[in-house]
Amino acid sequence: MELSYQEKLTLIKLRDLKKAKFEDLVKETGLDQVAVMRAVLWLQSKGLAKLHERQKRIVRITELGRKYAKIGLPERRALKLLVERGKVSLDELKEVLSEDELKPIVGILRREGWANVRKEDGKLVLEVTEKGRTAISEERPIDKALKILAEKGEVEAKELEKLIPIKELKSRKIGEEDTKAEREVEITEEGMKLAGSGLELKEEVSVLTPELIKSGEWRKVEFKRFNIQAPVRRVYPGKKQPYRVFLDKIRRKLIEMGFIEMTAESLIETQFWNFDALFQPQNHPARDWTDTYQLKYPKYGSLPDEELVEKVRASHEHGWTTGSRGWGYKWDPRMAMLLMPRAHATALSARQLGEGVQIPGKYFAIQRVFRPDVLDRTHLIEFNQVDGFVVDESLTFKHLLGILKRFAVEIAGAKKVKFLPDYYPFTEPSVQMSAYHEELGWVEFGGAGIFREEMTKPLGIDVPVIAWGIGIDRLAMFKLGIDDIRYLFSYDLKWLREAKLIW
Ligand SMILES: N[C@@H](Cc1ccccc1)C(=O)O
Repeated sequence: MELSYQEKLTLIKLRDLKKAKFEDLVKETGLDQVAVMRAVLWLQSKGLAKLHERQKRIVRITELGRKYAKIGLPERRALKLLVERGKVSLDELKEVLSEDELKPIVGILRREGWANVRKEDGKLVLEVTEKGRTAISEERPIDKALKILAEKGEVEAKELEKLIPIKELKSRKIGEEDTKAEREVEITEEGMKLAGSGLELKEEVSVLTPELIKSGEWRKVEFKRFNIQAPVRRVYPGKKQPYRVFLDKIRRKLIEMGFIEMTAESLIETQFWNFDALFQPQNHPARDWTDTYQLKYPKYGSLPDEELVEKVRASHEHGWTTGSRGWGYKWDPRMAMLLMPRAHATALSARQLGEGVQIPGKYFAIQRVFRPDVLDRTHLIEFNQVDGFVVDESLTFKHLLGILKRFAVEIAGAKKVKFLPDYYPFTEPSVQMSAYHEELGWVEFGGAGIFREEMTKPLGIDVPVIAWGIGIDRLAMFKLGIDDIRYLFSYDLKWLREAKLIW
């Protein structure tokens, strides 16, 4: 039979002890408790030892008990004073008793028969009795019990019950009762046989160190065996937030498709870039095509260079040189300066076009956007959009539909794509696209169109720009297998640890 070093050592000790309290066995082996318990359980499973367990009642000394053990029980202190002085007043007892101890003392002394109580000049006076005089050198059961308790701290109830009812120790608040498991280990006959046949006790090594290898010592030592099938605790190493993983994956796809990423330093935008540069008229219902938030402080940001602002103003007011009549109103720069949390990622496309682009060129942005809504399992007030555009001399509406289709297939894993006419102030024509997903059915995917000249020309672009915006959070829900959109930002540790992205 194969035994570990610990098992052998425990068995050898048991051979001498036959039967031992677990604590004693621990002491004998010099190992730690856990190691001995493990060894005993193994020995038991091999039929070499038996572990007996029983619950025993114990009494443990209290704080007060410890104090009394040191300075004496109150009645003992009172008796000492009585014997010294023959008779004492209640007031005099205060020399040796606390306020609390004073109250019940007369009752206790009388019950013990150690004192007589009289009234002298309207005051209570205690006088020592014969019994009291002899009691001073005698030990009552409670004194003995207290002594034992103070010595051991914890005593089996059975042992104390021989002296005094436990109830009494409890009511005097010097001891409290509890139960404790008592373990005893006994060697079996088979264990005796094996232990008798001489066990070779060789220390086992559980870690192979460079020293062991260098010295060649590894040849001689015995290695501890590991059970590699034993279940282990799961570890959760740090990792990216699941939704972040999803967004990074989309970013990667787009970069692989040759798109250049547009980024923004801030979530805050001027209305100029969110609306005006996109040819959305001020004070016009089109401005409300989506509700937006406003920044309270600071309220205003700054506009880009004057020349560009002038062109945007001209485009709004009368169409500038685009041939359009514009919106026909007086454009207000103050309104364009108002700050707001970005309401769509298309604001980044406008900024990029204003800064200048490669022609031909492809650009995208993954942007957190904000719109007031009622939170529920499919609506958030902040979510993410993937926006992008392609600029090229020869682009037509057909190219746009082709690119969008490829997108829906590559990014959303859609099988079919559907286009419906739509309206956006900044595109003409405009479409709304839906993608057919096997599990989700038709999913509204986003909007797209060809940017209007009234928008692109003031930004300095003279070639067609096809653009789109995709809401990707519903797709994220699907890929992450969740049915509540709020989970995308959840702190639920279990979800964060276990969420898997199915791509
Ligand atoms: N910005 C639009 C989508 C869009 C982008 C680009 C062109 C057309 C439409 C939205 O948030 O819904």
